Amino acid sequence: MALVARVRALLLPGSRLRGATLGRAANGGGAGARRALSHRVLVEADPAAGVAVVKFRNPPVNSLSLEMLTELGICLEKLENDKTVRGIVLTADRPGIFSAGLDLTEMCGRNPAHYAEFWKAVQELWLRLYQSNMALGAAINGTCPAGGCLLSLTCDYRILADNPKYTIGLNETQLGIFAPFWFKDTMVNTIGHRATERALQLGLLFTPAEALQVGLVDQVVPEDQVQSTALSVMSQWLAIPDHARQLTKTMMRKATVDQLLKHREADIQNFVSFISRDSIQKVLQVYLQKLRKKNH
Ligand SMILES: CCCCCCCCC/C=C/C(=O)SCCNC(=O)CCNC(=O)[C@H](O)C(C)(C)COP(=O)(O)OP(=O)(O)OC[C@H]1O[C@@H](n2cnc3c(N)ncnc32)[C@H](O)[C@@H]1OP(=O)(O)O
Repeated sequence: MALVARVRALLLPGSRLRGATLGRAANGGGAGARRALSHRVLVEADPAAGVAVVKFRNPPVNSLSLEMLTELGICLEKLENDKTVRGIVLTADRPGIFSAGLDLTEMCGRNPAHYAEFWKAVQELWLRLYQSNMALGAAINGTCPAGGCLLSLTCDYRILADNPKYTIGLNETQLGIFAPFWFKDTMVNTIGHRATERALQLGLLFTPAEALQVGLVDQVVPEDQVQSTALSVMSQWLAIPDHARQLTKTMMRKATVDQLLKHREADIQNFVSFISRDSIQKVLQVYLQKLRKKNH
């Protein structure tokens, strides 16, 4: 079975995301909150508030594997088609790591067809998030490098937990790779050209105080208030009539989206040829081994 079909089948039957009913939330969520489970993504929807909290739970580090990208994309698609949901907050199910970014094992020791499939999935998730009609917020309750940072940058606002261990940024150059143009554009649209150039060339991971100063996040709050703050900020975004907010969002983001749409195939080919280079494979393997050595 194709991956998308397999993941669709995995989404829990009976959830609101698929059909009619969902059980009451065991915890969190307001009155009437409903909870749906899939393997790697947990959704807590509160129809009264018009908000769904989408929680990553892909242990150990919420990396964006092909499965995770696909599952997240399907969850978001279902939420977009759910008339009771107008806003989504992205967060990690367990605090500590928002997302370790793209899954490095998807980019190491595989074949070109796999690299192409993986990169297409990364593009698709970005396109879905960056063009979403929903109001999107990120409740960043953990460390947030590279692809994790990109996820948060697709949102309309970011709330970061005040913990110096929770750094955020596009650190690709530190790995010996680089952020493609649409990662760069997403950051430029958030913090401006000069700050992005510095952040990308140096592969900076910002502490919460630094991230706030440069505008990478909108608010830094105590760790136990990240989700509640993200939800209360969401109510401000949802107080604006949807059509007016959506038209404005499209106006602001269209040029950036169009760039990727125009160069989508070339971007996949560039990724495949770059990541397949022996020198890049070596660099990634050394980086992965270093991460693994810590634990063995
Ligand atoms: C178009 C033009 C061309 C474009 C050119 C190409 C563009 C590519 C763009 C790339 C974007 C990316 O997101 S690249 C990904 C960048 N990500 C990172 O640099 C983060 C790396 N990870 C970390 O720093 C840390 O793991 C961190 C997240 C802080 C958590 O630290 P902890 O101490 O809690 O956990 P660790 O012990 O380190 O990790 C637990 C296990 O998870 C694994 N792990 C950690 N991060 C992982 C990851 N991203 N992918 C896979 N596996 C990972 C470790 O190897 C461990 O494996 P075991 O020991 O076996 O259990």
